[in-house]
Amino acid sequence: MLGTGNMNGAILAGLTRPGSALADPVRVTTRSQSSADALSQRPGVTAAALESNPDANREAVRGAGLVIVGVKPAMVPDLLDDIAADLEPGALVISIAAGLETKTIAAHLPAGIRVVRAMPNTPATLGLGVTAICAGPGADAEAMALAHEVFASVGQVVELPEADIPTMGALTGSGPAHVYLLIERMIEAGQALGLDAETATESVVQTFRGAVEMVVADPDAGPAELRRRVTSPNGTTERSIAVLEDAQLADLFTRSLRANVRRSEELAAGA
Ligand SMILES: NC(=O)C1=CN([C@@H]2O[C@H](COP(=O)(O)OP(=O)(O)OC[C@H]3O[C@@H](n4cnc5c(N)ncnc54)[C@H](OP(=O)(O)O)[C@@H]3O)[C@@H](O)[C@H]2O)C=CC1
Ligand SMILES: O=C(O)[C@@H]1CCC=N1
Repeated sequence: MLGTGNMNGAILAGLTRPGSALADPVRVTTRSQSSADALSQRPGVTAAALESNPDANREAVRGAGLVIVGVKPAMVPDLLDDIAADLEPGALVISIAAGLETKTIAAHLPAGIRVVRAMPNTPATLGLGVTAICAGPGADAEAMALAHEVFASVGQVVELPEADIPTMGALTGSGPAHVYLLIERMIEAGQALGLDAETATESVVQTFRGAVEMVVADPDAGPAELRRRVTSPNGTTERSIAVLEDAQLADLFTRSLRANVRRSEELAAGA
């Protein structure tokens, strides 16, 4: 794993969590030595920092069949140029960078290197992630099966055409941030109506958790029916839902995801 911060770090945490069988040793790199020191505490993980060893990325990929690139999108091309000559022939390179298209990634790699683009999310850390994957240049069935296997060990995997990856970035990659924002705003609203911070926080978090678990436990009902069961005719929920629907929530979410996808397109263009 090259660049092991919030996202690659979450994948690493998911792969090395108690009970998950990580068969192969993992080499990870970071910019700072302090980040590498923290990561090297994990079983089966060897961490190296560019700060202490400028060759860390090149050394990490030597002999590796799978390389997951997790630095910021703008840094990916330079990183790929740096490691290109040291990659194993036929290695699989998975980029998790937002925006960066597989043709751009492949342009910085030698022929014969197999490229997959992935859009994971941070709940991977608990094995509850969703990762969208798409095949890039050279990605044969074996490469896709390997990518599938890695991300399936930290959650669900959806295989999609590359054109859908930016939308998945908005919906699931960024999705946890959208959920946290809703949690934050509901806590603030509870406090505005007089609850103390601790009561509001614990109650809202448990409400999200319980509501999500019910959707998971009863897929036949689905969220609309579960909402109906809470919303008594002429009751209290009807009033609060009416206020929320007045805000054109569906339109708001569509505009929010579109803004996200537009930024992905800018990143693809190197902006
Ligand atoms: N965060 C998320 O939820 C998601 C992120 N992504 C994608 O993941 C990628 C990483 O994002 P995120 O994890 O949030 O970013 P972070 O800033 O948290 O992590 C970046 C990591 O890269 C390291 N780093 C910086 N320069 C180098 C280098 N030259 N060689 C090796 N390592 C280096 C940093 O080291 P140090 O720790 O020392 O600073 C850090 O560990 C991005 O491309 C993003 O688009 C995709 C889906 C979700
Ligand atoms: O905000 C970002 O650019 C990254 C990609 C998806 C989630 N975090």
